[in-house]
Amino acid sequence: MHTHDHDRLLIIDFGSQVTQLIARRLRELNVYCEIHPFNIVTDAFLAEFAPKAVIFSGGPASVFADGAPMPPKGVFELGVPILGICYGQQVMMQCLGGKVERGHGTAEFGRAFVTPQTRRLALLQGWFEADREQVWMSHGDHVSEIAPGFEVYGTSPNAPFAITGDIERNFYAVQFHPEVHHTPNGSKLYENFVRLAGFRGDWTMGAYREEAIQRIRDQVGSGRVICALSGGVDSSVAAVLIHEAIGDQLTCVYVDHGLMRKNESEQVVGMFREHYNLPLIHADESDLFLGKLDGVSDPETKRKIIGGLFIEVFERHAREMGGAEFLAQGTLYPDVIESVSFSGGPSVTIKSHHNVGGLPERMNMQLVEPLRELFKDEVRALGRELGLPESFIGRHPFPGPGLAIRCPGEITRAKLDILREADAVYIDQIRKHGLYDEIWQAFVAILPVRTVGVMGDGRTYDFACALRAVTSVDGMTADYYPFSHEFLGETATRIINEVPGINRVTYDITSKPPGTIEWE
Ligand SMILES: Nc1ncnc2c1ncn2[C@@H]1O[C@H](COP(=O)(O)OP(=O)(O)OP(=O)(O)O)[C@@H](O)[C@H]1O
Ligand SMILES: O=c1[nH]c(=O)c2[nH+]cn([C@@H]3O[C@H](COP(=O)(O)O)[C@@H](O)[C@H]3O)c2[nH]1
Ligand SMILES: NC(=O)CC[C@H](N)C(=O)O
Ligand SMILES: [Mg+2]
Repeated sequence: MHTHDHDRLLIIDFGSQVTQLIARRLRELNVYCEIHPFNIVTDAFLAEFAPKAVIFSGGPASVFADGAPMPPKGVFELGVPILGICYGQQVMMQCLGGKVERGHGTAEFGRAFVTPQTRRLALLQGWFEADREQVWMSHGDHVSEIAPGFEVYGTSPNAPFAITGDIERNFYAVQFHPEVHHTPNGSKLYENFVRLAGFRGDWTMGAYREEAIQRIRDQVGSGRVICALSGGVDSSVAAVLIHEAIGDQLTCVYVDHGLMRKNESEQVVGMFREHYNLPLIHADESDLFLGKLDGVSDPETKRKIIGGLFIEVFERHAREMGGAEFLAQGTLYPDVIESVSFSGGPSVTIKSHHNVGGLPERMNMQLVEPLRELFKDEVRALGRELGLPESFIGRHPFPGPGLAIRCPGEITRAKLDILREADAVYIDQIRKHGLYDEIWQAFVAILPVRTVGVMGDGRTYDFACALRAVTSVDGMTADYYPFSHEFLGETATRIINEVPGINRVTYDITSKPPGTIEWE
């Protein structure tokens, strides 16, 4: 379980779509927390985890349905503060002797307003400065009778017990979701809760860095570690942290598959060799990858070929350097969270996102994953703490298969060259207009169509390209970025003027879902 002795908060997941946001809000308050699904949280688990406070998430079930998810009974005997949210409120009331019902006029979806009762609650410090507070609701059932010991501190039109609390036991339960953006004062509520629970706010990146370094040393001893380094935020931060811990026992392998962006290899390899003096193998494998991809147009086949070659290349270089006992990976907390799934079956594979996942088994190595407790923005904070240049920390995510999936259909070297140039102009435009940090990801895709144009009174017959730019919090959903027409016009003109091979520029305004961020 946990590997350090910070104050710990346990979030019991009942399957809400927004459970991860609870963790985000708490981490922002320098509180260490973990999410675990209700079905693995037993009394024994609680004893080992020893939380200083517990939060019950929302969830899609109804507490009065057969087999409704329940917390372990012992959680109420721990003597620590508990906060229940939505389903979490309902299940807390049911367990402690209250009642939950579904009936006419008990649903609320979306924005609602809570008005206070006359009694004051420390949990609500800073709330109700106006006479009502905006919250976000998403429930069909509601508490119809509160459990003994509880009082009501706020009501909304369809939730008479929107805010309830038992001050004696420090149990609180709310019907709305304070973790979402649409509850503007929601963070305040979490802040009050962790203050009441006595958290010291001891989860800082400075402390994390020291502890992570010690843990890496303890795990690795005098062994050798190799790390696949893409120059992306995750693998870069992992590499620098591990290098700080064990120095030259770490070797990084950067694979140039011929599908990187303009000047990317020079930038990544240069930065790591110059600033960190870190043992780094620059594997130029573009002939191998592009050769095997020749004539391939199916997106999943491309991914499989690239994934297989990554492993092959990596194994070869590892053998050449005499092998290693450990493999470092930039696994993050969202990859680790085992969330409750109510879908009841295997979900559909939209895309098989590649990582070097097949490696540890094939090469019989142990994993070193120093970022597995962190969210992406915490990884960035750690990168800053480690002194990585801002130009690396702020980089947009870049997929493992690189430009292969931004070149729908068959890949040719000529198309890749055009794509690299167009992408460089586009990103330059975005930076010049100061928009880079507002955007989650931006890139050009070169389309497998040629169109007719007229330039300098002559006919052209060149490729069309699509610009893509999206905002997102986690890549799971996304909106297209609302550039001004002026920006788009100027960018199209520059690309057509500066990039031979392209004579038409379009802007992709599809959100995700129904689209995806990449074109393949
Ligand atoms: N060109 C590459 N050379 C070596 N390793 C790579 C390369 N591309 C991807 N990888 C490995 O695959 C992992 C997954 O890639 P992914 O793009 O998800 O993460 P990242 O590149 O570290 O960060 P980011 O999400 O910011 O791009 C990387 O962490 C890295 O270990
Ligand atoms: O390492 C990766 N290997 C892949 O095969 C892959 N496909 C998409 N992505 C990245 O994942 C995020 C979501 O992308 P999609 O909306 O296109 O699925 C976006 O950030 C994409 O860039 C990949 N990353
Ligand atoms: N968002 C939730 O937690 C919903 C709880 C419960 N299923 C309801 O509809 O009231
Ligand atoms: Mg990447």
